[in-house]
Amino acid sequence: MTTAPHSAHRPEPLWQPGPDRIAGAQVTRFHTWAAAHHGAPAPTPGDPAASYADLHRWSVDDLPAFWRAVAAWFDVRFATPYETVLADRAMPGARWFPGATLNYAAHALRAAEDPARADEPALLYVDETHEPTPVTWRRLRAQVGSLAAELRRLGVRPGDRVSGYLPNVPEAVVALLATAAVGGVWTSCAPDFGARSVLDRFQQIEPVVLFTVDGYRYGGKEHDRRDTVTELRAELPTLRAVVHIPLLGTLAPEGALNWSDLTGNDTEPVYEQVPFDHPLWVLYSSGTTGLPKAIVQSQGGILLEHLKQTGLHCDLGPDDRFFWYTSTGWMMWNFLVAGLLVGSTIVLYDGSPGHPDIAAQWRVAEATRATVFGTSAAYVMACRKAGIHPARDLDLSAVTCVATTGSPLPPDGFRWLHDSFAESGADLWTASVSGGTDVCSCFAGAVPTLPVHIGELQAPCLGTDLQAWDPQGKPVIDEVGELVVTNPMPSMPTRFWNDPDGTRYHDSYFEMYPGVWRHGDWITVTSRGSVIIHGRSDSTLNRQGVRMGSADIYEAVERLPEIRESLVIGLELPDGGYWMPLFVHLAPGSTLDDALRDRIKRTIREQLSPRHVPDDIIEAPGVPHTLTGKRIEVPVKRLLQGTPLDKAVNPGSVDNLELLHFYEQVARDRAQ
Ligand SMILES: CC(=O)CC(=O)O
Repeated sequence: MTTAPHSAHRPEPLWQPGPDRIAGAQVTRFHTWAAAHHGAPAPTPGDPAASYADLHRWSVDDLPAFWRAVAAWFDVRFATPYETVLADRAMPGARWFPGATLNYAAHALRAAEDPARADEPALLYVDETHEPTPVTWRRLRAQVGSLAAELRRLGVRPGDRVSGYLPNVPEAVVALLATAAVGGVWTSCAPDFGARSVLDRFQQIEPVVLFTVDGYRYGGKEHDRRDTVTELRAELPTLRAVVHIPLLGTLAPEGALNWSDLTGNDTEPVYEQVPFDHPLWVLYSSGTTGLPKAIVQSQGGILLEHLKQTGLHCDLGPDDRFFWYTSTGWMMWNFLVAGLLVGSTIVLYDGSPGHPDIAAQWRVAEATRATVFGTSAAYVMACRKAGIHPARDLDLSAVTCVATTGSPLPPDGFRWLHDSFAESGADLWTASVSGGTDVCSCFAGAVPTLPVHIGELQAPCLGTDLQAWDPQGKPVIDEVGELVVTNPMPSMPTRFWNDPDGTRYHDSYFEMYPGVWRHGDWITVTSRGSVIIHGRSDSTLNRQGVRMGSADIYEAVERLPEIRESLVIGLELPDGGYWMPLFVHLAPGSTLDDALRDRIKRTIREQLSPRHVPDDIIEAPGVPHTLTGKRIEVPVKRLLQGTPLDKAVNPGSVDNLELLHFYEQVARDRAQ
């Protein structure tokens, strides 16, 4: 195991919340209240770090008390009460809130019941051409009510699957909430997914309704998807209805219903009261081989977990505008919708992150007066590389927090965000967060009362017993270990859809440490209580027995202006040797000559260690990603090991399949 590059001493934080922010944070008020009413330890006056550590300890030691307190604090409306909080804490198989019935959509639309808020925006919709368009709480509720009634009329019953092939537009939010209102099971793919990728997902769950656009606009161009929709309709025989949303202004194809006909009635929503563990949606995590995992999460589990995340961790409330750059094909879209649960306005941006230029996302934040802006770490690093000054050149005075995910935010990203806001006098909270589709949430990340240290997530989230374990299952501190969660979270999958005996679910998380969730990331939990993510452990680099995360190498190498992106692979060779090539995708105009090779090696040697220096540096035409933008390491490793392409990777899970032929060729050349 490598030791984390951070020791137990107390380094200067990059950022420290001021006393007003700490006092005003919802988690502070929750803590005081939970101590008075639910047995939480009293906060330590003047010591937010000790207070949070105590609250966190209590939240994982007494899960029933913590989750009971969360349900009460956020006034969860149980139509029938629960018998107990946690009837069985086995993983997998935990049983949460048996006896309870509720409805997720009813909670998402609560703010609409407040006459003072009904005409405020629930959604702010932005695309590449238009100014923000508001959808008020009143209108959102009416559309959901109308569509839910139409879904029932179409025969949609609790448990039926309803699918969306939709960009990040208000219609997608309406369709999700209407589906949840009738107890249906929502699922979505973004329209940049090709037919095969969508079918790999939707065919598994056999939807009865498909909401679809005719196309979308991205990067200044119109992308017509009508042929793909025709293919989807032909290949999804379980569909009873197709609903056409004319984003490009075309007429509904034969046999499809018009969106406007289904959403025009001002109907009071009727919420099906479903059991706590009733499925809310199916998300997909691209399996590296085979079909994507179809992950089922429950209405009650997501409701509680997302109330906790948005309210206590992101500190969102009715005065906030919550923007996360995402598509409907990534769980961060579902997370964004959770802003509605705490009465925040959510910002939906349907467009390219880089059109007409790299500042596009910042301009959306400016135009919508976003208070919390979430994006990918990769976008932050691209902005840094481009040398832009968003806080200086735009009015981002409403933004109090920039959050990142997708991959670990490198230290330079923390500094750049902080400094570029500080130069315009702003006090920015930079929150790097990490979790996954598998729980549709974060294991560690934002805590509004704690300092931010460069390169670190502030702390494990409440109710999440996050630990780093060594291969023997012993917790380690200040050392790299496997990310494990030793107790159940309500948003963990209730099952995988296509997995009748639960084998695939079990094997995905519980094989290495029986009964304990092993996520597949390398992390360090520091003795100061913060968390460092080092990258995926299933693509671990292991040099002479020393394990290293690939993220550390990317961070160092991609600081060099000549490197656009990189991919490092560790390969166990049949002769017992080890080969660690680094593939580099060069910036335009750069050449991989000996001087650059030397600089890459020197950078890695000096910033990481001599052990991290790759055996070979190879120029590549690009780095392949999953459809949600994560570098594909394991399939490339398989290709380099000689596995044929069709067995090494599920083609529907890759953004640019062509690139894999390059890596296949490298494998062939080496075999000669
Ligand atoms: C919260 C996350 O972990 C999101 C992601 O990276 O997929």
